[in-house]
Amino acid sequence: MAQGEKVIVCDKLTKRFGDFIATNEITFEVNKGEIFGFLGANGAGKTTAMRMLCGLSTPSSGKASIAGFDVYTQTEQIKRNIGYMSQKFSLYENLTVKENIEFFGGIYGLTDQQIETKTEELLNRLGLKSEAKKLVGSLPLGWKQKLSFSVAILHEPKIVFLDEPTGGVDPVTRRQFWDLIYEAAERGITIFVTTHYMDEAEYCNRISIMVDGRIEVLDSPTNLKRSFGVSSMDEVFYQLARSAKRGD
Ligand SMILES: Nc1ncnc2c1ncn2[C@@H]1O[C@H](COP(=O)(O)OP(=O)(O)OP(=O)(O)O)[C@@H](O)[C@H]1O
Repeated sequence: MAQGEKVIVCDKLTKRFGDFIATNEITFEVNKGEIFGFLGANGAGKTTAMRMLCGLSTPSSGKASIAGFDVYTQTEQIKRNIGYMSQKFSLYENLTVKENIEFFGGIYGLTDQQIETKTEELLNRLGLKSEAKKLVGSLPLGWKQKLSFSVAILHEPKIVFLDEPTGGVDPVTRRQFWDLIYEAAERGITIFVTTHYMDEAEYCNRISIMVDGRIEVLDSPTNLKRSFGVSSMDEVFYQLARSAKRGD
């Protein structure tokens, strides 16, 4: 693939629910292999936007293409080219680690041979070889999150969407999760991540911050801190969120 290729292109993408505009003319592009943070206070419109980008919800107006596919007419192709991990992650607690990997490999249409190779690779990379036969339900939360992310990219999608992937774990565990994200991005997988944690925001190449349905700012964490004249992303976020009308 060409360097500088845009894998997400979004132009005035909008979603209305009746008179209410949940996502209001959002416009941005994300490059191949980029780690893009999608931030905003509660109710800002992130989930609504992400559902449109994943081909799960039809926009009211505007344009978007994901991995070159149109969000109105090519949703099946979009789903085949993305990975998705939600806050609740989709692993089966009553299956073992190995069985979960095999299950998702099957869902994604990998051959038995590919599944075997991937399972071996993944167990080694995660250091979970001795836990392969343990039930996922018995693993600590941080491990479940890492496994869930690894499973979401098992089929080497062009883009992986992560919806608050590290809820409920400490900063050190989050940092370990991010090592996996960096590895995936280096392999050319584009990462689109929502988070409420500002340490995570700092790890992104660029972030956008939504306020009341609109993207208010979009830049690298360093540039945002500089332009707001503050030393942490917390302060940038706070200054923007203060003006929000929606949310808690
Ligand atoms: N199906 C729907 N019908 C009507 N309103 C909706 C619907 N889905 C979302 N909304 C509203 O759209 C706004 C944006 O919601 P959304 O879930 O996208 O926000 P968010 O940024 O993801 O928030 P959070 O961080 O709390 O998940 C909210 O005010 C929500 O109540």
